[in-house]
Amino acid sequence: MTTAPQELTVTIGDVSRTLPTVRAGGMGRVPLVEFIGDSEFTKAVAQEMVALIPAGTEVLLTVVTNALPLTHELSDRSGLPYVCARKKRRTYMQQPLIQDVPSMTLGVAETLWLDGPHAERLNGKRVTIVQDVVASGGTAQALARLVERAGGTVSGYLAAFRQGTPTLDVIALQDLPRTLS
Ligand SMILES: O=P(O)(O)OC[C@H]1O[C@H](OP(=O)(O)OP(=O)(O)O)[C@H](O)[C@@H]1O
Ligand SMILES: Nc1ncnc2[nH]cnc12
Repeated sequence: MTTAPQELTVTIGDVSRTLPTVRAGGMGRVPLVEFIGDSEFTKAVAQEMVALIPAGTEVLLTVVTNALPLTHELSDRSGLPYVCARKKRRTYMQQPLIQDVPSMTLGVAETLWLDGPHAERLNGKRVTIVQDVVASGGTAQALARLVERAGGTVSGYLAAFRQGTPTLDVIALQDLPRTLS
């Protein structure tokens, strides 16, 4: 009898991390990617991802929380500006675009909020969607809809990790198993 692995170590550049595992719904144990609080790992991943940004990209688009520090580092290294959608309405938002995310692998149904002035920065631009992990692809699809509604076009989907087999054509540094057991 073989025993399913309970943890997973990933190496990006010269930085390795053993990913903690979490139980998500009825899916068994899922390797959890965390950039929040880990600048060394975030920078190593961003350094490798710069070369994968689709040619012609003019703006990066991401969403809080975990993908934000990664996209910041990617912007810093590529020189491309970035825009970030929120998961909560803020009182200072002006005519935000509001987009539901139907379902997410580790979370519950959510709504994305893109402030009006930030949406304007996507208008007429070729936009690459940047995420930490793409699993079901639900978040990526919601972000793509925001790009279209803002008057931009999607150049591609770029993620540090692709988990399982999302239906979208995602450029990723590494693949993660859907579950560990
Ligand atoms: O492809 P999907 O199934 O949509 O899953 C991917 C999303 O899940 C994670 O968000 P999470 O719920 O962990 O939120 P957080 O980044 O705010 O912690 C991750 O940051 C992606 O945005
Ligand atoms: N493995 C993972 N780590 C972090 N967020 C995720 N969302 C979906 N899968 C995830």
